[in-house]
Formats: sequence, structure tokens, C-alpha cells
Amino acid sequence: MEKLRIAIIQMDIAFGHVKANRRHADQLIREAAAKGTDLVVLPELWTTAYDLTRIHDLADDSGEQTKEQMSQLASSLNINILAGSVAYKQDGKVYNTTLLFDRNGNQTASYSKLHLFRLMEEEQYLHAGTAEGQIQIEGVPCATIICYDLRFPELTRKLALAGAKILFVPAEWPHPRLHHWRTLQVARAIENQMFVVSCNRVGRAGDTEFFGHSMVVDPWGEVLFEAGEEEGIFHVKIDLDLVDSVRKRIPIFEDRRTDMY
Ligand SMILES: NC(=O)CCC(=O)C(=O)O
Repeated sequence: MEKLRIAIIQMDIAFGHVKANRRHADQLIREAAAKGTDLVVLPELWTTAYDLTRIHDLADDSGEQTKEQMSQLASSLNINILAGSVAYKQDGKVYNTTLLFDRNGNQTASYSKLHLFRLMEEEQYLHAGTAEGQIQIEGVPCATIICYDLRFPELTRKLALAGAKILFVPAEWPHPRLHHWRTLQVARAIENQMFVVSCNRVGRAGDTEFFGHSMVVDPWGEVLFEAGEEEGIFHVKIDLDLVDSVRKRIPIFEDRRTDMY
């Protein structure tokens, strides 16, 4: 596949209202699919938002509800779904976990956020994952990280070295760090010569305002798409051949000095 149609679901998330958020996501995914897309992407913690003091009660046990809902949507709508992330309970521990579903409704991958964000007290309530997020979508090697993971260039480099052509970033990234959000995505795209596709939420939780600005950056660092601060479904088509042509033009992966660093 050379071209991939992606629908970014930049949604608001009701604080702690899992049922309402599931209904809302369901409707948005159906709308996205009706316009034609290969892949739908949701934001971080889209079922609960950062309702961390209640996260043990709200978390999805072994991801069962998410798996049932997303698998049914993916197969009936014939789309891939990168289901943002959800609070995922396993052996009494809660993780911030992304799940990927293919067109047949099979769950093909999962990834739990490696870096917990202390500014939003994640480390007090959540457990960090222990494996990177290498994934395949329609046979294309890709990768996913989650939000704060974007600040750790070594992780994305490792994923690029493993062959990823697209980096997905489900997020709940708030004001006042829009400048960091934009700059880090462009940097990850340029330094790894890969697409970066992000899906950030909008709306408020208390004093925290989430700005959206979901983005698609190409492997040359050009911003192909940047959303505003409103809820919406954004359709972007990317040409995957660009990854190889940029990597040929400036062969940074061949020029790395692995003897030095
Ligand atoms: N949900 C998050 O990980 C937020 C990360 C963030 O806001 C940052 O500045 O980093």
C-alpha cells in the first residue's frame, strides 16, 4: 500500500463518564468510516480522561469492553482502528494502553505508555509499560507512542530503526505547551524521516485546557495538517513512498556513527 487514508478523531472527553465517551466515540468512528478511511485514530484515555482518583474503578478489566466495542466497529465498518488509549486493568494494576484492531476486527497489537507524566500525577495511579509499540497497519511497519513519550527521542529512534514509517501519537496534551507539542512532532519527523500522526483531545478538565492541534507531519518535516481547537474528524491521505525517498536523499540511517554513540 502506497497511500493510507487516516481519520483523526479529535474529540472532547467527558471526565470519568465511560459510557458517554464510548457512545460518543462510536458515533464519531461511524461518521469517519462513512466518509471513507483506512484507519481511524482516537486520543489518549478517551474512555475516562484523567479521572485518576477513580481510575481503578473506571479502568477496563483486561480491556474487554474496549476489545468488544472496537472489534465490532472495525469489522462491521471494514476499517483499522488505533483505539487511542484506555485505562487498562491487568492483575490489579492500571496501565495507559493503546489497542490496535484490523479490518477483520482482530486485535493485532497493544502498547502501554512507557513514560508516566508526573505533572498530571500519572505515576501515582498508573503503571508504566515494559515494551515498545511496534505495530503493522495494512502491512506497513508503524509505531505508536503515547503523549509524554514524545519527549524521549531515544524511544522514537529505536522504533524508526526497527523500520517504522509512521509514528502515531494519541495524546491529552494541554495548554500552555503548544509550542513543545508542535516542535517535538516536527523534530521526531525530521530526525527519523518518518510520518508523525497525532490525535490530541479538546475540551477542559477543571483548570486544564486541552488544545487539540492534532497534526500530520511528513518525513521532510512539513506540516501536512494541523487541526484547530474544536472537536472534529479530520481526514488526511499520506503517501508512504515519501519515507523511502527522503531516506535515500539524506541517508542518515547509513551515516549514523554507531561506533561513537
Ligand atoms: N498526557 C500527557 O502525557 C501529557 C504530556 C504533556 O502535556 C507534556 O507536556 O509532555
